[in-house]
Amino acid sequence: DTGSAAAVPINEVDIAYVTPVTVGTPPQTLMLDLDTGSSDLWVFSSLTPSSQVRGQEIYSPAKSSTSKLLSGHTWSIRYGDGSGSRGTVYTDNFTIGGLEVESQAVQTAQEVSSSFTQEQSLDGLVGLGFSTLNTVRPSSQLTFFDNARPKLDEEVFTADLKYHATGSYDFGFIDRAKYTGNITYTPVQQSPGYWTHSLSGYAVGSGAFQSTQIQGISDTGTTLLYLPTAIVTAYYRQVQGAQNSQYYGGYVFPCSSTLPTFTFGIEGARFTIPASYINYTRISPTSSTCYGGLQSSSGLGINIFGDVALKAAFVVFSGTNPPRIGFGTK
Ligand SMILES: CNCc1nccn1C
Repeated sequence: DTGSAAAVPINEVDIAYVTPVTVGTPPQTLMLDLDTGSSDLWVFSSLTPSSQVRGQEIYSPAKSSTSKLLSGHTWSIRYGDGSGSRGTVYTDNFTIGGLEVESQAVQTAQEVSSSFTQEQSLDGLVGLGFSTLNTVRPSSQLTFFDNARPKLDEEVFTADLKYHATGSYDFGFIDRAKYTGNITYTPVQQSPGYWTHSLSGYAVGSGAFQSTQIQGISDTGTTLLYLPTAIVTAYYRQVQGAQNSQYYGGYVFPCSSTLPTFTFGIEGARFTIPASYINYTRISPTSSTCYGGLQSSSGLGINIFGDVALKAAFVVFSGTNPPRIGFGTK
């Protein structure tokens, strides 16, 4: 089997991408954020207090003839940006792009933090990290990918995220029409549960490529690219008027700046992030100061290859044994 579904930016700066999924019988359609940086599948639901729901679609297990309560099971998750949610668990039929998993653990939110309430076009997340990260207790649950794996033509899913446009996620096949040349693979270290791998180096603009191993996680659920401070300062040194602002919590610069591109390596291959992806957003709607799509990872304890980087490539998440990740030029 295979599946293919759209990845739609939820706002004009691609802060996150959502994908249509169906839950239950008859199918209830929700727009969820497919997130390779976590492993919980949770949804706004009929159990979410109405004061915390602002325009989101909800899953109502009572309206599904195939829903079953996973009795005595709860979950609670906190994300890197401080947001979080918690609740109870049902199993139900779950499909993405025509690919169905019967009896998928669907984590129903009984509480969500304010930043989720404010994200009106996001109805929950589908964790596509390794199932070891799942927070359901007393028994942890499998991700959609782990449940679908036995029926997939190929043990892969791919991400084709786009800048200010709708891209796609595919399951079970690698679409040759979505990239040119070959996919370059590199090993993944699956503990503690992220898609952890290394970049082989980087270049700022037309500068020389610096060969250096940079370990981090490829995370479709993180908006920006977070790298070591030394690399980030070298980048913004090329930008007139750029500064690392305590007030805004990162590098800002005049929106009129000419930014350099940023190139990262995967083994011998090179992927260049256009300057436009790094001119991320105005710090407020009428401001002429802009916030960078490349920021320092020093406060995070981990480097994160988020959407700003991933949307510059066609990415293959391979669940083979051992797992690996592949990047193709598009
Ligand atoms: C804005 N922070 C909440 C969120 N939205 C999508 C993912 N995450 C963590």
